[in-house]
Amino acid sequence: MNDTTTPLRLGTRRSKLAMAQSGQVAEAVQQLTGRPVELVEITTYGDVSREHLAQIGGTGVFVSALRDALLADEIDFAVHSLKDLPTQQPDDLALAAIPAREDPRDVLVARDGLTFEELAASSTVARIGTGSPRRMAQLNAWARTLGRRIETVPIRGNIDTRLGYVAKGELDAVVLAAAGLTRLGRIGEVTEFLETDAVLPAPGQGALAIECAVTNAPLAATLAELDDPYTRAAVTAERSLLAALEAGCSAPVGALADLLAVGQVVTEMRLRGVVGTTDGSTLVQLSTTGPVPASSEEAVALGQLLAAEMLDKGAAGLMGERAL
Ligand SMILES: NCc1[nH]cc(CCC(=O)O)c1CC(=O)O
Repeated sequence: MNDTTTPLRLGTRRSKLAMAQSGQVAEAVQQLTGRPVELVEITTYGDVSREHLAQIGGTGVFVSALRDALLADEIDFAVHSLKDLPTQQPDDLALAAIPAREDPRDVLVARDGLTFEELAASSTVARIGTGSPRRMAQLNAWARTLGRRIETVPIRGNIDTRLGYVAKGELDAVVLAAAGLTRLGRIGEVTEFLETDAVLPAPGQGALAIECAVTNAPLAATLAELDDPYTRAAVTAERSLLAALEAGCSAPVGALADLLAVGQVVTEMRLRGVVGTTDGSTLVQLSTTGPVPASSEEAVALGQLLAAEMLDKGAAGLMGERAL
């Protein structure tokens, strides 16, 4: 497998977003190794199920088929949206690389170029499409601070489908991840980038994970060259918070770690987290800062520290509900 002509097999879901993400990573791996990279399409349960994600258990439905293919040696590596990965990493699979993350924010795509505050102020109750309890909780809380009410409408489907609800006039707006729109070349349709003071993204949002079997040490070492240590530290802290809150990917938990700098010099990492009820009536939102983690253990510790403070403030009681 160390020759330069045998293609590396990159397993990917068939969705446009997955194909775009995999295509970009394939390009980078090809540059890095000089070896051709071949895309192998894998269908996952999350792609075929019509049920709402929260009903089929949320965590990891998109990734298990890719992981099965890795372990069966049908593919050499796989690319996931990091936010779709369960927080518990299987022993037999390596997160070989976490490349530099895209814009982690959520965005609004609304009719008539409107912003969230403009929509919330409209004379009829704005209908905003999102099935994510995290987005519902924070959008409803934001509307409450304006003394307004919005209606969140559960939707799923791929990004094209979601944007279609606005284009066809069935919803006033949808909320999506900026990263997905950027990767699909549709970031120009955004009508507002939601500031993280108002809406914290999902842990790991905007980052990709490149995974291979731990037994394939040479490939893992090669892929590691695509790793961005700051992104890895940030998403490790965010996912550690999620894990310590014992919440899954369909739980109303937002988290974002970022670097604080004085001039050009990075001084600390800040981790912010939020948990809330989907109606937005109660949010627990806290922040902590510490030295930039120098190891995975330190990043995990930062997440655990914030989780403990959030649990102390009653976070556990807000995570019981499951979204629709
Ligand atoms: N839950 C589906 C999903 N998984 C990753 C992304 C976007 C890309 C990313 O966050 O890395 C999306 C779509 C969305 O939330 O708008």
